[in-house]
Amino acid sequence: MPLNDDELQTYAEAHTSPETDLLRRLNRETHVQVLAPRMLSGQLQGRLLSMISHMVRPARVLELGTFTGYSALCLAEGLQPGGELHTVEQNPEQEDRIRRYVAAAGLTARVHLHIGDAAAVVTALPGPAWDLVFIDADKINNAVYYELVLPRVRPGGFILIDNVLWSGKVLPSCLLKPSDKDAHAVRAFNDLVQQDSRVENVFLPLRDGLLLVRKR
Ligand SMILES: C[S@@+](CC[C@H](N)C(=O)[O-])C[C@H]1O[C@@H](n2cnc3c(N)ncnc32)[C@H](O)[C@@H]1O
Repeated sequence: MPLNDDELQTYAEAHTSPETDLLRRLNRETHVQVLAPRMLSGQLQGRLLSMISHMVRPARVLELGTFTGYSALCLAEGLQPGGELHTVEQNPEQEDRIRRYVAAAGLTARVHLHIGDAAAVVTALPGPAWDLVFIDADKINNAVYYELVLPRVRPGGFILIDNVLWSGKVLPSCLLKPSDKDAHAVRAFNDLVQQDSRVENVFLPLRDGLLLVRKR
């Protein structure tokens, strides 16, 4: 019997822990009030980010691309006592909403929001190595962020990269127009990681594709 993608997604969500009330509220508010709400990770990927964070028990998490703060709150769930998460968003229109939800989660002292360009902020951020990094900003710069961040990830630490399927456009059967620069960049980035002897990687075809990378 052929699998129906929508039915599969619904079944997976129905057998995954529900969002907290706060995350459900943020998810709903984002869908009602914000442009392009499908950028938000959502229940299934959000619970996976939380699960990974609980497995890693990070002291230092970095996120590039906060949007409305949904994935930041999920990644913060597994922080060690005293641990902190830094998240970077270039769109100042999101600042108030992010800060409001971080406060509602009781995380103001541990989640640090930086409004600015991801590459500039990461370059300027001091501090010890990252345990866990989530790259989810402008996809055309995935390789730039990866190369900036990898030297500052601790050996054995993790980088997660979102949207590596790019709606299936990375697949060899998909003929890309030369003008589809994002799709070409995501394809090239996936190939770069696959050939990178500094890391181990697993490509999860979950949602729009999540690439898990472990620094050797
Ligand atoms: C896919 S959304 C992030 C979704 C969020 N991580 C989540 O899962 O709910 C990408 C975000 O990256 C931000 N962004 C794009 N380019 C950026 C840059 N150069 N520096 C920082 N943020 C950027 C966008 O404004 C957008 O809010």
